[in-house]
Amino acid sequence: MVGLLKGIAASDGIAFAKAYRLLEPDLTVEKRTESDTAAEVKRFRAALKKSETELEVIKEKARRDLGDDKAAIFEAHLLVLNDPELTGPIEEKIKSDSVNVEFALEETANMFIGMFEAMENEYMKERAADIKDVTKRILAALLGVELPAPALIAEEVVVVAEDLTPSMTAQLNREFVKGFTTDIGGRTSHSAIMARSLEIPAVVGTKNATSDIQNGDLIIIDGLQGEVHINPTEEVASEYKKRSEAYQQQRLEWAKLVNEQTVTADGHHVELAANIGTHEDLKGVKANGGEGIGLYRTEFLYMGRDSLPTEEEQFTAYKAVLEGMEGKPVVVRTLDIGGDKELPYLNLPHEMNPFLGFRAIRLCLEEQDIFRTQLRALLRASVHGNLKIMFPMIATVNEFREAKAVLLEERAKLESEGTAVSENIELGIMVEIPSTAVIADLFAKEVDFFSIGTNDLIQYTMAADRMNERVSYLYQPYNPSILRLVKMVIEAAHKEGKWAGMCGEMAGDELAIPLLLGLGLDEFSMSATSILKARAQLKHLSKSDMEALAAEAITLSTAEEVVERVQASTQKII
Ligand SMILES: C=C(OP(=O)(O)O)C(=O)O
Ligand SMILES: [Mg+2]
Repeated sequence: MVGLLKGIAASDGIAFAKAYRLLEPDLTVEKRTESDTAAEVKRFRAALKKSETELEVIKEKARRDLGDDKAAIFEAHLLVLNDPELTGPIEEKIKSDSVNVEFALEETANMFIGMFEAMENEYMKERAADIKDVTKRILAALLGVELPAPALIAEEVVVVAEDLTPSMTAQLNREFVKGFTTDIGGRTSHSAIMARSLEIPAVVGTKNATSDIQNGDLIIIDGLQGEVHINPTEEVASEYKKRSEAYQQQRLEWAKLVNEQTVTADGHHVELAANIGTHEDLKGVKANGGEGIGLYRTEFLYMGRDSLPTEEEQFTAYKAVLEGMEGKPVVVRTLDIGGDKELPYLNLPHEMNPFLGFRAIRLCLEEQDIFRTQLRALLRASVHGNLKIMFPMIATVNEFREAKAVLLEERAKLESEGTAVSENIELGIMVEIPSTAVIADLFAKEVDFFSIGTNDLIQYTMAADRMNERVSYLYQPYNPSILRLVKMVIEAAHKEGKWAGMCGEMAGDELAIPLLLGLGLDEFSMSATSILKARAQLKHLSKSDMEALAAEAITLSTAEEVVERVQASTQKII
């Protein structure tokens, strides 16, 4: 079909390629009585063989493209697949109960998964996750359906999915994946954030991408306007060729600012930092002239694997970032798992409201082994650069005090062991829960800095799930309520001589930047790919004019009025 889908512009740029549907197939199993059990056992063995061949291919590809540690997952899957302790009981069940192989497989696997998950042993919990994955693969082979294998994509495509989990996004090969579009999700869902750091144009929340787009359709992703064209006409395609060239031209202009400081028209300096997920993102930070790292989301170190990273692995990653930034500030956020960032191997119980649940600092204060390992790795790495540590999802002053006490204990232990730790590590918090913004004046007496996490602050203030496109109209960074909270936080910091940054996506938003400058924000941390555009914009803004604009904006009644006011007094960037 020829068509146009409208969604949320999630990552700048324009992409042209064939569609690749990345969908989880239906693996529902029915119970059947089978008299020819020998035939069922034969089907089972054939499915095992097919799965083994697939896993070997994926493992090799992962080893080549992603490294040995990522390939280790598939090695573990192969071990499970060939484990007679699993396959034996399945064949037994087929014969003794005269049932179909799919049913015997699912029942037996569920029994083992339940047993391993109940054990208080990390290793066994990981095995449960492996069995789940392997069972899916064998079932797909039995039911004759394909499992998506994003790591195996080897031609230029636009990925079409219902949603992309952050771990699936991490597997996308940038060489071939030219863009993506999803049915659900918002601009601040983590797959959208990762698309920006991978510089892959993306449109999310189109509602109908998977129903309207077939494999092989020619797709244009317009990540600037939030449009997806399906099998476009010649005219539309040639119009987009022009727009894409103009956009590339614009980027070349911005690139000239790569080594410049960020100074406003009236001579005020602000810091433009980058948000990163792994040390591999540093290339992008350098190429885009980042003045520091304002948010290192360490949870990605814990993803795409089936066990926790060791202290040594973490130390190596943190050291690489600190050294790579050559003394520029690096704000590392401690583990913020939960919400849409899941870690299957922790086997946390399913929650009704994961964004309001057991996540981030709440989990770290409870599962202190995980937290202490990370803090030790950070403290050891601190001597290799300019480290600042930040705790996520702080809701109360006591949580901050408790987390700080754990950090100080680990510091004391390391020092008594003779390990060097930097004397100048600033300690700050994310302000992403309204309770914390409201008493920012009290927090400011105890922390060294704030970084405002508007992705969550907006969802919690407006009670609008950041992932849900049906309530995305409530996701309003320019709402005066949000602007007032931001103002309170910045003023509270300044009153105590502390600095305030922002690492939510709002910090890189063209319409928000004038207001944030006017509200006095010191550091703007954003996807690296937004930095040069923001620098170009800030060069033309005067801080004193923006102060007047912000003072007026917080008195307006609606987000729409604020947007109108900003548009009337500033120039559009693209
Ligand atoms: C930066 C933030 O954290 P994350 O997007 O990782 O939740 C935020 O909430 O604004
Ligand atoms: Mg957050």
